[in-house]
Amino acid sequence: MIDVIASFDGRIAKVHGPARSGKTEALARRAVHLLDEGVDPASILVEVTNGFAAQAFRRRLAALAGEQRAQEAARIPVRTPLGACTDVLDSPAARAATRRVPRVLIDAEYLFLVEDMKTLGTPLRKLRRMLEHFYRQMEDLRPRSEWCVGGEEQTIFDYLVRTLVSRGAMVRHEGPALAVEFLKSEAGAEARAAYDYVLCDDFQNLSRAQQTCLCLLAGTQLIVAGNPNQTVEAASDYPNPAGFAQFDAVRRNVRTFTLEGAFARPAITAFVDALCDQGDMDPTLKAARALLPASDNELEAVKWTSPEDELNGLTKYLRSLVDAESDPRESRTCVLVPAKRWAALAAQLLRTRGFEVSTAGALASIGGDPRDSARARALVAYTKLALLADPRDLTAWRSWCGFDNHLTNSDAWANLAAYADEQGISLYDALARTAVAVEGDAAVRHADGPASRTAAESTGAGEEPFLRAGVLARRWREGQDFIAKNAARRGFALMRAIGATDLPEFEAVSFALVGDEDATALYRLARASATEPVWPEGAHILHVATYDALCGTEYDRVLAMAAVDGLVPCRDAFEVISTQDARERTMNRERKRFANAASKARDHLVISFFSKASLELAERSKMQVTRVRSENGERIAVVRPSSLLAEAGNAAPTTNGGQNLLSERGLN
Ligand SMILES: Nc1ncnc2c1ncn2[C@@H]1O[C@H](COP(=O)(O)OP(=O)(O)OP(=O)(O)O)[C@@H](O)[C@H]1O
Repeated sequence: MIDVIASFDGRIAKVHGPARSGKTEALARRAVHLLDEGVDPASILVEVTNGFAAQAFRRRLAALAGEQRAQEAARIPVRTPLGACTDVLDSPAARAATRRVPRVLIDAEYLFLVEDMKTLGTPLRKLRRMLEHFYRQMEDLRPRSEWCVGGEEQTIFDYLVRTLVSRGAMVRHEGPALAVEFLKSEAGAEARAAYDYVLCDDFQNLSRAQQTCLCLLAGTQLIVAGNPNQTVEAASDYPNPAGFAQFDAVRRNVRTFTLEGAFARPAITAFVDALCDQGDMDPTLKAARALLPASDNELEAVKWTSPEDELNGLTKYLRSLVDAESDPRESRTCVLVPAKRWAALAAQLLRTRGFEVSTAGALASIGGDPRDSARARALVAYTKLALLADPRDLTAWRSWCGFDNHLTNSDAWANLAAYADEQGISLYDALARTAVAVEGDAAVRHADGPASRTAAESTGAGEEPFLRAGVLARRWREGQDFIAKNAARRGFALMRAIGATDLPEFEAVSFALVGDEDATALYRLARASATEPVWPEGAHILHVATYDALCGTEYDRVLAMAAVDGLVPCRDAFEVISTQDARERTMNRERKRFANAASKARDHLVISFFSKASLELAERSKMQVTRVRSENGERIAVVRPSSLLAEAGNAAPTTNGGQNLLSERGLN
């Protein structure tokens, strides 16, 4: 079947099948088959869920292509859905038609935007709800006339768009819808069908807008692969699995390929299949047949007393497993964690056990509290770098002007925006003019470009052109001084200058650094690691990952830790204050994430949990507490193993006690 797909020469195809049935393999072989036929690699677009999946796909392509075609295979663009959409929007024609710049805000930059919106007076909860509503409508590709219909909503929406336009930025939910709008317009005629071949993996993970954009990009052939049971919110917060399930029903002449069986071990396959009988899973997408032979101990459940006991014991167990291997490849093992906190703890302990560990994507996102720059060092470094890379980057200036103020100087910034409007000048020129007005000649030397210089000179120093202009003027001058002093720095000196040398958030950047990168190149690296993290290359680096990271990849061994109710599945699946419907929706989502991640274990899957935790930790990390009792004067929460284990019924592994497991291996 996979060979038939590889040589399929029709226009549209859908490939579906259980987890590990070879869907990704089929797409990779199709791509290599096209190279064999002499197709230009640049005319093939491969779309995968996230950066990790892209990395894995490239590796697969390289292996299949062999030495002969390695260079060509490396030229095939492998993009995430958002990446593919922003590529569309980045052409001069698209920039002109949309009047938007596809510079997508990272989460930490987005927080400044929300802070600024608070000045409109809408209570934060309501504001967030409205914004989420907008984003869902955009990702669902609903016409704006249907969902933005006057009143407060309209005011907020208009403010959002106006602000983003003035900063030359975009929120990630806008990209796909804008790309679709452009591709469907006359101006976008040339960009339509820009690739002869478009091969999409895990199509169920894409939002409707992303799905539509990719369809519009295909000229000669479109193949989508996927499985609604494996939906995870890794490509979009609003995946549209129905767009995959009904892909062949809403289009004519779609050739459907159904893959059967799973290249996996029997017990793991049976476990994943059992979850496909639950909730809204599609039971017809069970593997039913494992294509790999059974191996010893392939599926285990291990119970520990407490989180500390689990961390200690599980890492010890893993050490002994790896030490027993003749040719250990630590990068073939993944420690799955439910949240950041566990990633940090696991990584720390694994390191003390002698492992080299990467937590790419699980831990190191740029964030922190901008109201206290000492607690947002990575964001400050990122902002400095963005300013060096592009001294006119208004998003970076906005962040820069907001640090160390309890309201991130939103009021001052709103006054600046009003001043810019009133004067009919850009925000950048308004900032420059403000600085000169307040600080006089000291700022003139920084005002770059004739427009701002003239503007600057025409205003007398010592005046505040608007309320709280002084604070922005000061930040502007400090920023310009920083840029002037560090503009020529490169590589490691640049890392030092922005204060990123010892930051875990810049670990991947340091790893990839050659040494002669200028600010633009370094910024590109930092941005990629913030938006599409990948694993550092290296066979001996152990991966610590969260559930959503596991797309398009596979591991020999997966250890899922802290699999207790409230963490896996998350607390919302149990929350009594929400509706039954909402709980079921969450449970359905969490089951898919869990089943998808479990299916990535080729040879060995360990599901690990504990029975109690300190009440403080349990509450802070949102475990579902069944009972509270007192032990040695401390309040202890009793917790349950993940309900998903019970759901698997007979296919779930028998639980072994952690201490028992260690003593069997002579480890305690
Ligand atoms: N025809 C085949 N022969 C041998 N091994 C295969 C074949 N097809 C796939 N495999 C192997 O089986 C494993 C699972 O394949 P693949 O990742 O393509 O499945 P998938 O359906 O895309 O899985 P997922 O849904 O988890 O992404 C991989 O290790 C792959 O190399």
